[in-house]
Amino acid sequence: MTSYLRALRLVNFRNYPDDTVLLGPGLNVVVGDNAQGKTNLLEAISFAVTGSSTRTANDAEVVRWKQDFARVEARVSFDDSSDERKVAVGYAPGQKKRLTVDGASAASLANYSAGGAGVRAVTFFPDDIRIVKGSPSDRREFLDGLLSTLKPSYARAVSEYAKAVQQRNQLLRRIRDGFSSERTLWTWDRKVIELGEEVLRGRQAAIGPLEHYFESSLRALYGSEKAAIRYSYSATLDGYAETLRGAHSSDIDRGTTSVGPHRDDFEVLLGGVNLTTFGSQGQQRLATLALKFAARDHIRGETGEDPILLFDDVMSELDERRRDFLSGYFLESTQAVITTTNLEYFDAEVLGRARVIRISGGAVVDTTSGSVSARELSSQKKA
Ligand SMILES: Nc1ncnc2c1ncn2[C@@H]1O[C@H](COP(=O)(O)OP(=O)(O)OP(=O)(O)O)[C@@H](O)[C@H]1O
Repeated sequence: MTSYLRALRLVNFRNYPDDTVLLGPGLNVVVGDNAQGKTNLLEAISFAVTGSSTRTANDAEVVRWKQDFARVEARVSFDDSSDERKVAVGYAPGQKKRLTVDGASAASLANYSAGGAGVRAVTFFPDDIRIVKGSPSDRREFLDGLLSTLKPSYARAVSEYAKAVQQRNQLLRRIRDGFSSERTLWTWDRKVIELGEEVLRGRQAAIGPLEHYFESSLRALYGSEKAAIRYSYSATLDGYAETLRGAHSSDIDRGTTSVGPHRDDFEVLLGGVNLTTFGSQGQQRLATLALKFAARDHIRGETGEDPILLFDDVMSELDERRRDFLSGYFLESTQAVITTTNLEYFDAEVLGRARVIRISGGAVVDTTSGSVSARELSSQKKA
């Protein structure tokens, strides 16, 4: 089954008062000058599909200034049927977010974002380079986000685990300061181990396939040098309980839990070199893209369904060869929505097969598909 978004309505979402955009299968190019709302449009698509913003943990930020609610509605089309699914996400500050599928409330946010909306998404925003360049928590967030989109129970385990570790840390500090006895730690150890093992099992199962997909994606994007990702455990699944218990006294001294999946990381390597420390900006960007493509392949491998791709300003820092490669990649995908300030990053032939969505004055002004866009490009080039 393949699904994609056919239409999106944005009401009071960021700069959009009430706009509708029609999308097609394959490549959709959103073009407009700076600060017109291209990124906001991608964020709205992701909000409609996952129920959350990719840019902020504070939902109130997506509400149009001076308004009291935001709402996005999307129509999801399925290749193998003429049926459509209507999904909607509404948010008013101070109230519970409303997620509906064909008018019925979704069971939970975790269920909705793990395919409940009928479609999954892989996003790329320029800031995602931090997955390669940034701290271990950025890399863990990437892994956990991917695995959560596959399995709502994984999303719950990650969030419960984080809470359990926090509570264990509070207890460690109470023990250190003489307010509790070390015996009380066993209860929290049990909880932390049970949840931590679930997280570790999920990551352990995913890392092999991800590495395989990452290697072939980076080879296609970059060249023949051997690429790899290498997960580093603070404790392996087998030795987890023992290592956590073995760290009791040092954990009490420091007042923090030193062992478990919240301390793990993975290295991103190219030709044996760690790209976090030694990669050029270009290599880090390409490796980030390769991780996103690997995420797409992994979702496809696990679910048999192709996620849609929402890629923000992906062409601007790439050379022509890589832009051509990406154009082909997006054209062949079930659905890709790509933003740009410059249509010339795409060949006329590519634009001839794409849908072009023009944003101007902070609104969607025009959606054209096929040869019209190619004509548009040639007049733009002549001008
Ligand atoms: N909650 C909000 N209400 C109203 N406007 C907002 C809100 N949040 C952001 N904006 C505005 O939306 C505008 C468009 O932002 P967006 O990031 O989508 O631009 P863009 O087209 O992607 O630009 P660029 O090409 O520079 O990246 C910005 O000027 C911003 O101030």
